[in-house]
Amino acid sequence: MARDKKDRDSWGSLVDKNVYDWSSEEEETDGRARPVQVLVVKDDHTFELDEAALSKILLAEEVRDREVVAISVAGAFRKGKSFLMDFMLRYMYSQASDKWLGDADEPLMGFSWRGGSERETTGIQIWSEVFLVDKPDGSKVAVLLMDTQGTFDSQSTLRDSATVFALSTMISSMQVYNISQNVQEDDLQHLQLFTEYGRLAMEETFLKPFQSMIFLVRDWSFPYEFPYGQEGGMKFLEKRLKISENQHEELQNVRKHIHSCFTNISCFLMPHPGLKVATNPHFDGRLKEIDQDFINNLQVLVPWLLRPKNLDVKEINGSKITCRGLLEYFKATAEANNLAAVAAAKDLYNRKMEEVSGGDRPFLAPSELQKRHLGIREEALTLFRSVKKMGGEEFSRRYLLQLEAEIDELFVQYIKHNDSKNIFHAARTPATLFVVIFVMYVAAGITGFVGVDIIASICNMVLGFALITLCTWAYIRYSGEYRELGAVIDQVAGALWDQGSTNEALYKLYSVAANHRQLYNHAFPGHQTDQHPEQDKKQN
Ligand SMILES: Nc1nc2c(ncn2[C@@H]2O[C@H](COP(=O)(O)OP(=O)(O)OP(=O)(O)O)[C@@H](O)[C@H]2O)c(=O)[nH]1
Ligand SMILES: [Mg+2]
Repeated sequence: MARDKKDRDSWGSLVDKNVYDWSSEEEETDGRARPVQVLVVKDDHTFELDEAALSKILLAEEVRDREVVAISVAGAFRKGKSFLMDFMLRYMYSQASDKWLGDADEPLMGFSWRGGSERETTGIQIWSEVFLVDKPDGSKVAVLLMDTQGTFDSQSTLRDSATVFALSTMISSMQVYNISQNVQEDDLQHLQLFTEYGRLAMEETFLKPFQSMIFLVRDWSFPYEFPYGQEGGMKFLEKRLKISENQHEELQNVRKHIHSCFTNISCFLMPHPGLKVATNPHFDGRLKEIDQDFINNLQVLVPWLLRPKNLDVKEINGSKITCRGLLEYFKATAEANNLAAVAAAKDLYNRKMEEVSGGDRPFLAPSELQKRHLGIREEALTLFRSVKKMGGEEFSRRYLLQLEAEIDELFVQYIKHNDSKNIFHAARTPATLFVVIFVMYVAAGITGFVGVDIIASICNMVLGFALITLCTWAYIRYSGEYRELGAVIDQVAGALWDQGSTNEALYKLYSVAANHRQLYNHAFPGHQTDQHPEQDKKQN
């Protein structure tokens, strides 16, 4: 805004500029308020929250503990958002005056706007001055004005557009949805898409997630059907957002979604500002070059949006928040965005691994499973990296590490699941026990025949024990009870099965016994086993 400090002071109700410590030298020398880029868009389509710049605005002494009203304008690019925002600034700077619109010859300044077909605003910009306004109920609130990057410019992906729109909707208490000429079905669909994206990033809440949504229709050309202004707008919007039984389900869903997202929905129909505004490359915003119809309606629209009694304080989950709270919320939103990206990446990993070795897939060779895991893991990590996240690289590294750890944990589960599908794995225990029974039976027969009765009896005892074990194992597998005991039997049988050398088998048996000492103690509380230091050492 190209006004000097003396002017602003005379209007009062402003925050003193000197409290800011602007890093920009230009700013320090001329001391003027200006738009500050708080969400920066980078060339690689990533976003970064400029926490320092945001903190300077929101933590200024006069405003940090004031309840905050955040007003944002969003919508397609090149549709006069920044232009409108500058009129809002004029109003905020001259609240006491009826002549807030200023001189007919005064160029329009503030948020940068211009003619032409290429985009102008990028990311999210906030006006460096936070306005203090007295509400009729005696409270003083801080008003924050936010200008946003237009959606669907040729340099942004759909996700970029959605991120900026969603974030500005989440942060603001009043979102002005700037659309051109009419409310088309695709305008509603985009609103649904962008707010859904925002809802994902927010915690589940039973309250409607967002506050006020104002459909601002520019260049409205049918005043004979619905007159310019708010009343005509409301009637028009009512008709557009009406849900009826015979509507297609898709149309109904969009409307239900929009109703469920916002506490207040309203609409304002604006006339065309005239050809000079729309087509003259030298037009600099002077009122005298703007159609009177447009000016008249501007004089209704801006006070209607910004009149102290109409300023809604930003609420999160039903409680009003201060500038300080809004700063935290901004940061938390960046975090939620990272969490959503972690969830999406994990989801992808799970889905693809299910295809490879899910419940209905056959057993896969462990080496092949490992290979597929590595490929899918990389895919999931790439997805996480490619999702636009606020908070910057350093901030999301924490979430990347968390994602890696969670994926590795999931992989262990997939290995176990895959192993359990190996038919030989499942048959190992009964087969081992059968072999033991058979060997003991033959040994008992031979030793009994040659008259070594003592050995024959021992063999019979082992045979009996193996038989009982087999029956117990079968019962456990059938009933699903005493599963820990089942695991011990499986491990003992596994150790016998796996024996490459007798020593190894014995050692495995030994470690199984050591591992399950606890189970034994639990089953026979009266017989505590001695704690052999050597045993403990091996166990560890
Ligand atoms: N037709 C028409 N043009 C307008 C209106 N308001 C402003 N303009 C013109 O639209 C052009 C773009 O204005 P900006 O305010 O820079 O548009 P923006 O939506 O902020 O554009 P991006 O920042 O690129 O998203 C300028 O030439 C304005 O003069 C309007 O109500 N109708
Ligand atoms: Mg703009």
